[in-house]
Amino acid sequence: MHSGMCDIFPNGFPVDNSKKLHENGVGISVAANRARSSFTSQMLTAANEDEELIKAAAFSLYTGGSDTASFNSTKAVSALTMFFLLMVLNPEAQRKAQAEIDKLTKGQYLPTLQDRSKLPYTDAVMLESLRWGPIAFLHRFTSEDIFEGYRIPEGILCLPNLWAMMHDPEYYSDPMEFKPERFMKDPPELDPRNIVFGFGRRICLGRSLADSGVWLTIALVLATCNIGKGVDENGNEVDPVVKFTSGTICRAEEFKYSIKLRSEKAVQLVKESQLDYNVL
Ligand code: HEM
Repeated sequence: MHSGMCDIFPNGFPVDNSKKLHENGVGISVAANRARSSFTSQMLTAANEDEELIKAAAFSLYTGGSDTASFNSTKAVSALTMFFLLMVLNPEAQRKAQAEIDKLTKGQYLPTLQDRSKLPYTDAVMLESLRWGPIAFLHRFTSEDIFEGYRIPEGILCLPNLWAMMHDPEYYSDPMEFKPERFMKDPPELDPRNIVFGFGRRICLGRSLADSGVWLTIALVLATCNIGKGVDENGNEVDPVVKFTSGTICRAEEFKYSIKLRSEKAVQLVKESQLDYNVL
């Protein structure tokens, strides 16, 4: 039965439209916290496991998912914030993804991860959000290397210019434009997930979770909400500020936006999905 449920979230996927955007690391937070507690209890009951190792692995999962000040979750929250900004800026792409979702669900159920392959444009919106606004600029070297005459010591954290890679006209046509269609061509343009999660042995450990969690959050938000421009004190619509923080994690600076539930049915579906924040 379709009710917004999936394997990771047996009680339904949490979407809280009443929360402020920057407070709302919901998807990744809940996924990672559920994964962490299930992982920890399963590992602790298994025989012959090193308790310190289990604690360290659980810590990694936790910091990867909590929506407090954690480094990894900041990445996932930043990715979602970027998506909201891009939806304010690109209403046509938003409507197109919503039309695709509505065609599949007829507005009668919330999309699930099982629907992902049937929603290629929604998928392309997520890929284009990751490409247009890459958010994590870091790479850890696992061994010493020489690059163009420069020695890079083992263990060093470098800041690769992912923005330049993701806007390279050799790989992306009209790279400054937000064009999900670039991933629906045959052949599609380069999949940004090959780059934005890092490289080599220290590649992002949470990339599968982030990929599923970010996609599902995007699909659920588009299925139920309209994202638009915010208003000023006189009630006039204002264009969002398009500025980004700098550093290893890049995040859109505060911008005005509006989020409205799309219909009474959407309200009902969100309520029925039995949102459960007690897991946090
Ligand atoms: C869209 C969301 C995310 C992006 C773009 C992202 C990106 C990255 C990048 C670029 C790195 C550095 C890789 C390198 O050194 O080359 C990294 C490392 C890491 N990420 Fe993510 N990440 C995301 C979400 C997550 C989530 C949700 C988790 C956990 C649940 C997570 C866990 C980790 C961990 C544990 C590392 C360190 C891996 C190591 O040093 O061996 N990440 N991530």
